[in-house]
Amino acid sequence: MEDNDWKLLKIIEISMKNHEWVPIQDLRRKTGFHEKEIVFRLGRLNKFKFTNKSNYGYRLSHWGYDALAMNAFIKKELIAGIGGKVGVGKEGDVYHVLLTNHREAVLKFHQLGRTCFSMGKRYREYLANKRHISWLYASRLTAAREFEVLNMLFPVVKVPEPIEQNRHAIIMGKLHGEELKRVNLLEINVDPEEFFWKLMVEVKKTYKLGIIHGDLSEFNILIDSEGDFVIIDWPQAIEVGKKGKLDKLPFEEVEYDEEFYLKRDIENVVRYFKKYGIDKDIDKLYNYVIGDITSENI
Ligand SMILES: Nc1ncnc2c1ncn2[C@@H]1O[C@H](COP(=O)(O)OP(=O)(O)OP(=O)(O)O)[C@@H](O)[C@H]1O
Ligand SMILES: [Mg+2]
Ligand SMILES: [Mg+2]
Repeated sequence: MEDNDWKLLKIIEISMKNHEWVPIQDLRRKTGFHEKEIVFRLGRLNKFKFTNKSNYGYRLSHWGYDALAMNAFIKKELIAGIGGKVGVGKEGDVYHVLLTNHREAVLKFHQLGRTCFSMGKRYREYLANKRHISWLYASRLTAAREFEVLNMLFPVVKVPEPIEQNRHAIIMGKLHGEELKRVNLLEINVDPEEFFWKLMVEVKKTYKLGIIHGDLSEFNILIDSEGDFVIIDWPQAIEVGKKGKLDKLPFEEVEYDEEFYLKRDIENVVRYFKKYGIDKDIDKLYNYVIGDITSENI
């Protein structure tokens, strides 16, 4: 890829605001390239599968979008290398990356439509003005949202450190661990009761900062062999006191119920701990999280 290939790809990206398929004449005009150069570069972008072609013109592919985000991280001299996928067989596109400062991190590409999520007023207003919203903008917004939530929580709550966001991709700190789902706490000498309360403390701190996870479960808690942990996967997080929720495309606004989501999060955690013989009352835990009551008699 040469600079002019990137330039053309970016112009296709921008033109997708107004087109499903960007006509070749538009691309010629916007790039100022000669007919020959356009044809040559489009041929290359297509060969790399960074674009798709139809009778109506060209459009950016998922791979092209990924490439633009990656290129931005590389241009910023942030990423030194990219490794394999994290968590084999996962739906989510999360990769190991090495940063130029020699730190290991993870890169998460957001794809729209897998989970529902809620967003703030700013996004709703933005979306209201965008009749032809596409996966491109939607996945960018979910990434921006997750990055924003991580920034609100880190480092008070145990979440991955937010490092950078570009388009639909975020780079965040890596925990060398596994999903709680796949770990036996007793094997790593972690006391389940103690760990349960550590999690509840994080849920409470999160709530105090005005956030409810909304998809909390043993799949979104990572724990390492030392018992250190982080809570991940925040794009659908709900802001306490903010009304209205955006669901999947076409982003219809529906009422949501904070109590419902918070209780569901708590319930998911409680359900997981049952196998360790721990049984807790959801209502009492809910009051613990939202109120000032102590954990002593729960
Ligand atoms: N900061 C991190 N450090 C280490 N591994 C991570 C990190 N973030 C994500 N992962 C791994 O990638 C997987 C997917 O991440 P995450 O849950 O954020 O994405 P998702 O696409 O929303 O997935 P899901 O389909 O579960 O909703 C995690 O289950 C975990 O194995
Ligand atoms: Mg997840
Ligand atoms: Mg998720």
